[in-house]
Amino acid sequence: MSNPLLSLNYEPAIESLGGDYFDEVPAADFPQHILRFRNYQLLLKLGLDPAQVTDQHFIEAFGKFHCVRPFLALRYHGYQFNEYNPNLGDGRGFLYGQVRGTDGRLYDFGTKGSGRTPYSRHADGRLTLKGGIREVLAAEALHRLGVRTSRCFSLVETGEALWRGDEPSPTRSSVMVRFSHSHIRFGTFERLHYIRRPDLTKKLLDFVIEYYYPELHLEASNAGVSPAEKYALFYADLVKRVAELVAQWMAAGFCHAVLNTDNMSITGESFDYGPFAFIPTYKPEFTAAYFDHYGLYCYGNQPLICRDNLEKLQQPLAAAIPQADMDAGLAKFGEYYNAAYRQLMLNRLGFEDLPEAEGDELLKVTIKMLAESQVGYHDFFFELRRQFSGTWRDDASQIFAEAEPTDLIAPWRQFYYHVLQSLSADDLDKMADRLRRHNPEQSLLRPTIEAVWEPIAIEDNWEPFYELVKRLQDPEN
Ligand SMILES: Nc1ncnc2c1ncn2[C@@H]1O[C@H](COP(=O)(O)OP(=O)(O)OP(=O)(O)O)[C@@H](O)[C@H]1O
Ligand SMILES: [Mg+2]
Repeated sequence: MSNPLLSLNYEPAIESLGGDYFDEVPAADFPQHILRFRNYQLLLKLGLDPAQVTDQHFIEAFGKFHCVRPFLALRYHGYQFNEYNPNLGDGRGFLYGQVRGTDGRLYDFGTKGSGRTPYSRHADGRLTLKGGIREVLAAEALHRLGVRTSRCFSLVETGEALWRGDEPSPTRSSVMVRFSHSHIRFGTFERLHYIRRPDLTKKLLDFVIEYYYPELHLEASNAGVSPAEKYALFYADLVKRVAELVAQWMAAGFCHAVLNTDNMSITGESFDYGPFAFIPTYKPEFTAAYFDHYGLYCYGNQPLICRDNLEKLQQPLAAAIPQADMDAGLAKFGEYYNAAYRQLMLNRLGFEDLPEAEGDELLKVTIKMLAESQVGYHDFFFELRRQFSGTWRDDASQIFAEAEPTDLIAPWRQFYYHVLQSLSADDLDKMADRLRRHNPEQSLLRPTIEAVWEPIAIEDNWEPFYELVKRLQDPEN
């Protein structure tokens, strides 16, 4: 039986741009190939029947790297902790191929841990098994929380011993395949500016708009929009997408940890989950990466940092877009961010919408209560879902009746009660459903990840990991 993963319709999209944007590279030969994770939901998204795709098919395509197209290590630079780094690029990965989902969108299979490339510098081109597991889990948790994110398609353990400063070593190795709506980064454009190639910038912009901003592409080709206008509209749309993405992280309580411009996608999708963490409690200064000594990429800084990264991107895009247009585009960041964050937080609190002043006040008292009480961020929203009852509208003392009647919860309780007064019985029913959709039961705090890693590390027991993935993926969870 032929391998359905190799028989997909691979489109040479980036390949067709020519060799200025990538280097063709080989995949590493691994001593072992054990399939540890395959993403059932993504097979469906590709129109594949999971029953027809065997583990051996996965290993052939995404462990042994039987290929359909050449493997492309993409070239990029980036600002890392505000320092410009021209020595980047896919140093442990490549673009395996590009395929359409059943939604008509173009997706990349991008590898991580597949061997050395011209951009590996002194490093080994590998991914630790624990690193692979963490990225699988982060993406599935974020997806369930409604964050626009890349996801992992497969994870294969590869039987090598790796040495890492941040894991007890030797540690086990893996290779991951990521399913992403483009691996083109802000840093991809930064490199083109650095090598002074405005022609390549425009060519790549046309490509990005055609494949990842199809509505804009269509509008521009039909309505005779000038190229400069088209590029300006693209930047304005990107600002909106990034503002919405960071609002999604903030509402989810997610700290990405390494918001360098090489980790920012030009499609506004979230990816690269290294030292990330979900916040245990609401604390803006919470910092996830041990090497982020000054808390630059702390939880509360994320909106500012993303805005700043969009501003940094103006330098390369100035090859195609008038500065005034980019300024006008970026000026809307705050408005987009606030609107998206407000909407997502109201959803987590059970509401579709509220009158402006009331909604703003509810958000304010909620954040104040979360910050001052230091109650678990995840726990608060899950308990709201679990304990919510229509009787809350009739009797304020029923609201979180089990909670200690502390000074901290009392003002929140009073205001929540006040908001419930304007709702009908039907509204209250809908609230219960909304709370379920927006506040999953399963969280992904660090101890949860450690609790599934430990049995793997100690006795190669993968059951707790599979159970956790199942719960994270369950829309009813
Ligand atoms: N073990 C390694 N071997 C070779 N290159 C590496 C290794 N680890 C990181 N790099 C390179 O260092 C840079 C920054 O790494 P970072 O961790 O942000 O990216 P990554 O996680 O490898 O890839 P991605 O951004 O696609 O998730 C990238 O150019 C990456 O390829
Ligand atoms: Mg990266």
